[in-house]
Amino acid sequence: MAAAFYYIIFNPAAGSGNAVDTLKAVRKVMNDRQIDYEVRVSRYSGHTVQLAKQIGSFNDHPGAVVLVIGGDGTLNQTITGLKMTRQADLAVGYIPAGSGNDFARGIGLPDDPMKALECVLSTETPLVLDIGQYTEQTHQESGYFVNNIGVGYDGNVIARTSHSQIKTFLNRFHLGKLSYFITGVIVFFAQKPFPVIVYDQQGRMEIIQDAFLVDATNHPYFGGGIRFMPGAVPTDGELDLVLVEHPNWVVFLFYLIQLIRGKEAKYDRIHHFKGNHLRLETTELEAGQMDGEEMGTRPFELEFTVAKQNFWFNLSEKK
Ligand SMILES: Nc1ncnc2c1ncn2[C@@H]1O[C@H](COP(=O)(O)OP(=O)(O)OP(=O)(O)O)[C@@H](O)[C@H]1O
Repeated sequence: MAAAFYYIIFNPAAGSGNAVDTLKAVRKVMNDRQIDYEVRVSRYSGHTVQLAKQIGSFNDHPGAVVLVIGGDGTLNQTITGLKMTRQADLAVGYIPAGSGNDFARGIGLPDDPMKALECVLSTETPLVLDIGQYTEQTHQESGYFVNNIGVGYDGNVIARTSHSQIKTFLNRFHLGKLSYFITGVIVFFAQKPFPVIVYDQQGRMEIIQDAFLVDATNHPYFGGGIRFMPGAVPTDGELDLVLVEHPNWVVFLFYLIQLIRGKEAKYDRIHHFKGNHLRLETTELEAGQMDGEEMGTRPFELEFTVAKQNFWFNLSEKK
């Protein structure tokens, strides 16, 4: 049965402001088709969690769907907010309007907002997909992620870009993504190796002394379109944990370029763990990121499990 009502959660800051045009186009289609909806606008960073909590606490429309228009961070915050409420099973539709849009890419939802909208509007039953669930002991945090949680290189890229004046400047020209690339190159050469302890599904411990990055991921994509972990599938009930050792620059650069070009590439300083219960610890201060949002700097003690999420899009309706 088609959704009876849509709560649209909209982040005007997503995609360096480009999401505004997406909302206009979505509203036009929904008005033309006389679909019932209301728009809730995220007014500040982190507001989306509150909006989703309000919807999950007070929704009284049977068959309602929460439709997110924004980037991966907005989707993350919406799910996080909903999961705190009595209606945690409300289905979530998604129109990618961010700068990276790795979740859409990772599950095969079209990047084109209007095509994604058709996938949402043609849905009759929820699609259940894996998302990651984590607890972090050092700061006593817990939550969910749709793409990945990373510590090390990617954490530092997100931290530096979020506070960089280059990003503020480039955002004026809707070129926010370029700022990640520039910081990515700078941090690439600045990232120091750090020790990581990983516990696999069976609780076996592996110590890697000179990590460059370590990421728990729900699907293959990372960093706005890099197919980093081809074997990660958001339907297998497992997460993939990837650890890259501090690299030999020349070989690693070649490997990265191949990945960015969408080619299959092998690199022998990568460790791969898979399971529905994984743990990692860093003994030194490192930066972390979750779905492209800063987690801050700390020694991390992360535990990962898999949760299920009701989504509202029909992935066979892509054309
Ligand atoms: N009104 C607002 N003003 C400024 N920032 C906001 C506002 N509402 C939400 N935010 C913040 O915007 C940030 C970016 O959101 P989001 O990740 O959805 O977009 P993006 O970074 O362009 O996309 P992606 O993660 O796919 O690259 C989030 O940290 C969110 O908390």
